[in-house]
Amino acid sequence: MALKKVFIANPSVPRVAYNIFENFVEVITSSGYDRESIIKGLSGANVDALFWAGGVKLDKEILDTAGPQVKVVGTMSAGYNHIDTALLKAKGIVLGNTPRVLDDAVADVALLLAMSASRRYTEGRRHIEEGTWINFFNTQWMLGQDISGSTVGIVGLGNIGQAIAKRLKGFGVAKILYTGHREKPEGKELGAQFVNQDTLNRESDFIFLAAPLTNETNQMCNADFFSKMKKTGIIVNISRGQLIDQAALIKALKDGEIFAAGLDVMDPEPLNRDSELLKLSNVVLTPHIGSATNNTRNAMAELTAKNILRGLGGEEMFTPVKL
Ligand SMILES: O=C(O)[C@H](O)CO
Repeated sequence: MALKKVFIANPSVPRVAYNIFENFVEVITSSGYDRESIIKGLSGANVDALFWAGGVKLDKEILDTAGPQVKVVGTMSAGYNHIDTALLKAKGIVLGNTPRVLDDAVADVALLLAMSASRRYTEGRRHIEEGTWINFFNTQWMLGQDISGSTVGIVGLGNIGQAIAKRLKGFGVAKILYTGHREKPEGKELGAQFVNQDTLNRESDFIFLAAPLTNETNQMCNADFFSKMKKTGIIVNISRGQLIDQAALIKALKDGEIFAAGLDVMDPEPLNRDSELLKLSNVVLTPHIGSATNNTRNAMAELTAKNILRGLGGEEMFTPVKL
C-alpha cells in the first residue's frame, strides 16, 4: 500500500520530525517559507497531512490548493490564530498544536523582558553607546523598578502563565494576581488571586500578557487599559502583538502613563524598521523568540510529527485542538 504523504510547509523544520516520519509516511518539504513557495509545493502534490510552521495563514486558498484529501494538520506552535479553524472544522480536518513543550522557554523570555524593561536596559545601553554614561555617582540616575516585593498581574493563567508565576516566586514577588475566564485550581496552588481586569491593572507593578489571541483578547490593551495601570507599571507581552493596540501603547509610553514595556511579539511581524517602538528608550524588544531554543524547537517538531502520525492513523492526537 502506498504511504500517506505529509507536506512540511517550512524548510527549516528540525531533523527530528523527519526521523519520526521515516518509513511511515512520504514527506514533501516546501522549498521556501513564503506563501508562494508553499502553494507551489502543494499544487498537485496530493498530500494527506500538513505540517505547518511559521506565520503563513492556513486558509481557504491553501486548503483548496492542497485538495479535499487533506484530513490532518499539525502546527508547530502553541498558538493557532493563523489557522482558519472554522474552515478546518467544516472540512472535517483534525488539528494538533504544541502546548506545554514551550512553556519554560517562553516564560524565560517573559522574565528576561520584565527585568530588562524594569531596569531600563534599552536606555542604559544607549547611554553607553552615545557616551552619555555620566562619570559621577548620581544616586538618582537610571533608577528602575523592583521585581522583589512587587505585585504581578498575569492575563491568562494557562500553561505559560503558570510557568511565569512559578519563576516569579523565585524573585520574591509579594502578590500574584490573574485574570481569565474563570478561577483555576492551579491559581490556588500558586497562591495567585483571581481578580477582574480593572483590579489587576490598578494593583499590578508588572502585567504579563499570556492569553491567546482570540476575538475577545484582540486589542484588549487599549488606551483605557493603559490609563488604569500604575505610572510605574510595566507591561510584558509574550503572546501575540494583536493583544495590544500598539498606537495606544506608544502614546502611553511617551506620555509617561506607564513606565516601560517588554515585547517579544508585535504587530506586524517583522516589525517595520521605522516603528516608533524602536525609538522609545523605555521599550525592550525581542523578535518573537519565545520558543527559540534548540531543545524547545526540537520538542515542538517531535510533538507535531507525532500528532500528525496519530491523526493519519485515525487516533486522537497527543495535543489536539478542540475545533
Ligand atoms: O505560538 C507559539 O508557539 C509561539 O508563539 C511560536 O514561537
